[in-house]
Amino acid sequence: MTPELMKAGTARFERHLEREAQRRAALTESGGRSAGYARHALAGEVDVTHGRILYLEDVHVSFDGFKAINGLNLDIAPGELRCIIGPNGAGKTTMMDIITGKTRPDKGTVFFGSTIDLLRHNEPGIAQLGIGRKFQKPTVFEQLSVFENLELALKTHKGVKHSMFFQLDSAQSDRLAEVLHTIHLAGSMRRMAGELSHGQKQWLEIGMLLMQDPKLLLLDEPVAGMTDEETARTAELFLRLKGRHSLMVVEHDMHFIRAISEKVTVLCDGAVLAEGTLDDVQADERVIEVYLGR
Ligand SMILES: Nc1ncnc2c1ncn2[C@@H]1O[C@H](COP(=O)(O)OP(=O)(O)OP(=O)(O)O)[C@@H](O)[C@H]1O
Repeated sequence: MTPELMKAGTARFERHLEREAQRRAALTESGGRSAGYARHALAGEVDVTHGRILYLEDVHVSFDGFKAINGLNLDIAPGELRCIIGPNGAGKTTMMDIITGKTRPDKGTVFFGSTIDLLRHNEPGIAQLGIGRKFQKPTVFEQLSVFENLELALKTHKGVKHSMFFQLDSAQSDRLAEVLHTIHLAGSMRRMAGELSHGQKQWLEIGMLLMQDPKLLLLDEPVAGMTDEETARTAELFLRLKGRHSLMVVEHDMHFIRAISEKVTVLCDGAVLAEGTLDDVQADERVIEVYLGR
């Protein structure tokens, strides 16, 4: 797409925002799509009637005889924000690799909702089902603006092959505006992604995932390298996302975990060592021994 077409897309979007602002101003307080983002929503077509959006049972993976995942059992409720902690080599990344189809387990059950067997799907298929993953390092397109990165994420997800003349429809424009606001970048949509701070790049990448409206988001060390202020804003962001999305967050930053956590799972040697509130697991002798130190 040419720079001219991209600029035209941004200008069109800005006109849409103006029209929406006028329309909203005319609505009563309870109306309007803007009220919808924080609303608890059902997890789309994923069957969560059994109260689980993700379910792992007795999962095993070995690499050259080394048991990286060794009898892992875990489930996540719809809309839950689960924190995963554990020492280096505990199997946290490997667990995410299994959920997203990057690594095949040797044995075990991995279900998305009650009916979708993730082991029958490949990596792109799992992303299409609504499982988004954010790796530690931000991977935004530095030469594109914030707006263009978000627009591109939508196009890629929708499989738009001939993107030259792609135009956001009204619902997509609304979604993009919502996401810009959620990731604290509404005032920066014309800025090149390369000019953003590390924290803002991380938010933009989360925004790119949000454009695909994932039901489950897997986030690997999202606040690594962030300033204290960025970390606090990321905590706010995650608290806003839970409910509409289910989140699994792997982190070592205990202040951040305290700010966002309800339930914490401690992984060690490829299995769950402890699970509970942060206070529960911090008081657990086995967790102190292997992870938190004395
Ligand atoms: N492709 C692979 N081949 C061989 N060994 C691997 C492979 N992937 C992971 N491992 C090993 O499996 C174990 C679990 O690794 P994993 O990266 O999942 O741990 P982690 O909990 O994410 O650690 P960290 O906190 O350091 O990121 C480690 O001992 C690692 O060396």
